Amino acid sequence: MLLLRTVGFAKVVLLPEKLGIVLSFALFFTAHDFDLLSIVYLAVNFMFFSLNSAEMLVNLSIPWVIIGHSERRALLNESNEFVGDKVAYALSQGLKVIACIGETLEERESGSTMAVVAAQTKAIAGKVTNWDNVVLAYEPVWAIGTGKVATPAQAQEVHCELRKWLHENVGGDIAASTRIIYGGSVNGANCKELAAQPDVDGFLVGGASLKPEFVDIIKAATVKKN
Ligand SMILES: O=C(CO)COP(=O)(O)O
Repeated sequence: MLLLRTVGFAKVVLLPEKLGIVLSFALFFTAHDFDLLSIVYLAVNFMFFSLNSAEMLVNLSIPWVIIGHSERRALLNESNEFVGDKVAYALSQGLKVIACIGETLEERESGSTMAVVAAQTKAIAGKVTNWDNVVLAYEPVWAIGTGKVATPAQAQEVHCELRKWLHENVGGDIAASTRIIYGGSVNGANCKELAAQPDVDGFLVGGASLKPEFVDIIKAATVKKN
């Protein structure tokens, strides 16, 4: 996560992937006559050493980190417990965490959505010391990068249950103040209806963040105020 901007009505966190982070720094350095070839070499090195170290993010003044993304859970076998441990460590280093949870299509079709996201949330909640620094991102795996967005009703149902879970297991104040955002094929066309749901507090946007419609998605933050 490189940048946090508050644009009056919305907080916008930009989260370039690793090479994007390096190239963002490259843009900065080239403006100061830094040698671009060195930057490319630096980029390769950064990829090799990985930018996932909490300490490196802190050193680079990068305040936010995504933990528990379904790609890492699936491809790197990150368990709920491991995700919880990473959340604890990131928080202990002073980072702010966007913690992802979400069910696969099979889990949804078998009716276990809530059990799955509750177990994922429990593993995270057990390790959180300061909820001010945590955002929960509900990202149904079947909706990520597929163009198959959850309906507003589906998103609201899970967000509402998650808030209830927080209320019962963590506390009423935390349940009320914790931001629960939705991710999975959010775009300029569907963002307003999703943002209007009472328990949807924002979005984690992938593909559409690279397009002009990202501006419309940011503006959807005003939907509930109007
Ligand atoms: O999780 C996401 C990005 O990591 C969401 O991606 P999309 O908005 O492209 O579905």
